[in-house]
Amino acid sequence: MKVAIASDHTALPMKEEIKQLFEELGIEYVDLGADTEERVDYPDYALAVSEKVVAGEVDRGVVICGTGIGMSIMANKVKGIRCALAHDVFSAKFTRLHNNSNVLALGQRVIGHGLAREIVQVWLETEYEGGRHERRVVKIAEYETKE
Ligand SMILES: O=C(CO)[C@H](O)[C@H](O)[C@H](O)COP(=O)(O)O
Repeated sequence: MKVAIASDHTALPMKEEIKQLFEELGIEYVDLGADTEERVDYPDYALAVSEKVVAGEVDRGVVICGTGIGMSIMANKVKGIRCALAHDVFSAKFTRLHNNSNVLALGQRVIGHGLAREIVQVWLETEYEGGRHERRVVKIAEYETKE
């Protein structure tokens, strides 16, 4: 699996922590910034990750800002992205099982690094269940094809 990760200026420490987790798990990743604490705009980074996911250049994306909310709003504007803002392990697991989420949003200012690591690991390791959930995910995709 290959993952794209990005954060805004508020979330560099959590991005580094999650990159360390990727290394430990042997997961290939690409870091799309930000690289410094200079103020940047989270939509640019959410789009960078999301466009790589829909292009098939990576399998999944992780986006981190202060709350995770701005990143998740922007990512979910990209057709084909199902971004889940998850700050607990249960939600991280079930958004993979039921929603087949392909981008995970986290908030540096909301949870600690230890919990963020657990959330990312379960999100990466949980497979989509399909079955009855596919009908619902297809409805989301169908809506995206409307003008
Ligand atoms: O959480 C966020 C968006 O949902 C962002 O990370 C920031 O908290 C927000 O954009 C504030 O940025 P600031 O210019 O550093 O105040």
